[in-house]
Formats: sequence, C-alpha cells, structure tokens
Amino acid sequence: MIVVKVGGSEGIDLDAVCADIAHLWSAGTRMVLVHGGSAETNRVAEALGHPPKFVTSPSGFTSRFTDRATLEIFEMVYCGKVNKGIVERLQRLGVNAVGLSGLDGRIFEGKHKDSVRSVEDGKVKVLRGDHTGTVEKVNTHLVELLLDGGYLPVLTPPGASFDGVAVNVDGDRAAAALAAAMHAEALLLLSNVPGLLRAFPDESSLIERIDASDVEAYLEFAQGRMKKKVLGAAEAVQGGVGRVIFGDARVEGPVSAALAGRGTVVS
Ligand SMILES: Nc1ncnc2c1ncn2[C@@H]1O[C@H](COP(=O)(O)OP(=O)(O)OP(=O)(O)O)[C@@H](O)[C@H]1O
Repeated sequence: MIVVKVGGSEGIDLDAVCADIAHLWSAGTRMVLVHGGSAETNRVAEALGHPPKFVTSPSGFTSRFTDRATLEIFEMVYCGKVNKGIVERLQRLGVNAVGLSGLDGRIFEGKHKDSVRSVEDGKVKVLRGDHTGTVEKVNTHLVELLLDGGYLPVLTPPGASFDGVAVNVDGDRAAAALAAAMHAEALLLLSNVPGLLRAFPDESSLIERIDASDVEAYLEFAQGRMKKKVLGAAEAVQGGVGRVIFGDARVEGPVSAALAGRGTVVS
C-alpha cells in the first residue's frame, strides 16, 4: 500500500491529484490520502479577523501557533472545506472516499503541547495556550476497516491528544507515522515544488536522490516548513517505509509521476 500526502500550498492542482488517485485506485492500488490546507486556512483566518501567527523554534522549525480560535478555524478549513472538497472530487470520479480527521477514532494520537518556544527579535519567548502535538501513536484499525470495506480514507489534521483534546499535528509527519504504522511501501509528499531543492527557490537545483541513512543531513537545504517534510521522510524510512518521494502536485498525473521517481527520492 502507499500513503500520499498532498499539501495545501498555492498552486497545487487538487483536480490532477484526485484524477490520478482515481486512476490508480481503480487499477487496484491500496492507498490512503492525507492532506493539508495551510494557504486556505491563512485566507480564512485573515477574513475572520484572526490572522495566522507562525513561530520559529530555536532549532529553526516553523509552526502555526494554534490557540483555541485558530484551532477552530483550522478545523473549519482542513476538516470542512478542503477535506470535503477532496472527497467530493473523488466521489465524482467514482471513488468511494471517506474523509476523517486524525481526531476521529483517534487515528493520530500524541501528547498535547501547551507551550511553544519562539524566537522573536533574537530572543526566545515562551508562548502558552498552544494546541499542538506530535503524532506518537497511529491507530490504524479504523483506516484498515475502511480499506477492507472498499473505501478510500482521506485523512487530515488535527489529531487527538491522549486526553482526547484536538491538537494541530504536522500533516507531513502524521503521514510519515501512518505510512510506518501501515507498513507502506512508499510515502509520497506532494507540494508546490519539484522536490527538495538545493538552492530554494531555484527549481533547477532539484536533489534527485537521497540515501535513506543520510536524510537528516539534508535538513540544511530545507527552509521553513520544508524542514518538517525532511524530518517526516527520515522518520518514515527509519520506521521501515521503503521509499519516500517529495513530488510536484502542480503537474498532470502527479501521483504516478512521483511513484515513477520524479522528484526527490529517499530510499
Ligand atoms: N529547499 C527547499 N526545497 C523545496 N521547497 C522548500 C525548500 N525550502 C523551503 N521550501 C518551501 O517549502 C514549501 C512546502 O512546504 P509546505 O508545508 O508549505 O507545503 P504543503 O505541504 O504544500 O502545505 P500544508 O502545510 O498545507 O500541508 C514550499 O512551498 C517552499 O516554499
């Protein structure tokens, strides 16, 4: 089986992703789709008068500061507009897709992190009231029930804390944990870039191949949220996933192209 994670950045062609998934699904490929929704969440948050706030940790990782109001906006967009938009596309293409968040059935579970360290003007501040977490446990039973019943699961953050509180989890790392837990042969991380670029944003600087034992060394090329993808790739291969491909979701047949090795292949 394969796990496909498609991001929610500008330029991603969800129609092309869904058409390709429908084609592979009807040919018998067992798969789970995980998605993001960051760009649309930023737009809706602005429109609702609660603009997004991103924090950068002392180790250089960027994340969305998720207070309760942000979490609710996040859910509206990720679990509502984006998730149902993908499920509708797939249904129209004849795929019996079911959309769930990681909170449903506690598919993605982890500890609630209430505070985050943020570097602001060169100083480290501690911000409280954060609703984030890292996926520590994937409960695959519900996902397997759906697959065995012929349904294509379409999953999205948030996840559930061990106390049952909704927590914003990173979609790439959640997909990586899912791929490892499901013993997937491949994890595809599709976004609005051709893959991991050595000199972002120069698209001709694509890194085509990374040795599985060496992934973390490539963190230095990733900026901003790309770092989480590299981290997710490292976690997936350490968890036994055969290969991880960073692929382009702006092209025709994006899933097949990534499966054929177009992008950055980690193996
Ligand atoms: N070295 C790099 N190579 C490629 N992209 C990079 C690099 N460094 C930073 N990036 C940025 O990482 C972004 C992809 O990560 P991001 O999390 O924003 O995407 P996503 O997975 O599509 O979104 P979502 O958070 O909605 O799931 C690219 O749009 C690019 O701007």
